[in-house]
Amino acid sequence: MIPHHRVTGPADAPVLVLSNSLGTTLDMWKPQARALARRFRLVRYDTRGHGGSDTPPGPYTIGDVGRDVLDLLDHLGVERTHFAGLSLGGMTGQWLAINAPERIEKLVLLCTSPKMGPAQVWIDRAKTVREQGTEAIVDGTFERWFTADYRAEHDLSALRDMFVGVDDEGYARCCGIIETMDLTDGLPNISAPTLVIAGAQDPATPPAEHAEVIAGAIPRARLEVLDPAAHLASVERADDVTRLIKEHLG
Ligand SMILES: O=C(O)CC1=CCC(=O)O1
Repeated sequence: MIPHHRVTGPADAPVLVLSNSLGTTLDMWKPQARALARRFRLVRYDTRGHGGSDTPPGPYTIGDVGRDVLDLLDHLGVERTHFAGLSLGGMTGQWLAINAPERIEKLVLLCTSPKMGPAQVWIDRAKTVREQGTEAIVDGTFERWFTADYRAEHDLSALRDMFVGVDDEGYARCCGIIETMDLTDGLPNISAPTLVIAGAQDPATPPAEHAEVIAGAIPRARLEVLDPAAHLASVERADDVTRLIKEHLG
């Protein structure tokens, strides 16, 4: 499936694909987009079930969303790309680097995990969203996405609209990806130079349990922990994330 996407930046620049997190769209990369499109052919896309992409019948696996990226690269005529993804986007990045290493140049994995259990959390969350919509979980989600100080000082209404605007069934089917996913054994096979970025106060993927495991298992990985930052570090620490991505990709 070719996901809905937006391409900006010079046609002859190196390609960088950005992959969104659960409950967001390609617009989550707005804080980075302008600066990165000065140096890269920037490809932002909506993971299936989100934004302008279709919500095909489920269940989905991490391989399904990974193969959507390969379809997109084929569609755009891109043989090899840099890839940065946050949370579910970073899971997609891990799958790609393990299963299609010839397509991935350098990797940036933000606030993500190779295995984000327990499975029951995802089963329960999908059920809640199917029955009551994303509106029912937006407050709890924002407590994981942003530190209390950041929430107190910033207007998050546009991000809230983005979250509640995501297709309920699309969100629920993507919870199913995380429920069954375990990429741990593949991490030592990732050959792409990898930057792992974490938020020190991220309650969804605490660095000690996730980012440190990823950075420890991927041979050419480096870890940066942003403090303060929670799960959506690309928003809370927008300029630092842009800078780190640019430095890593060269
Ligand atoms: O919303 C959360 O719980 C955090 C999260 C998990 C996967 C993802 O993309 O975001």
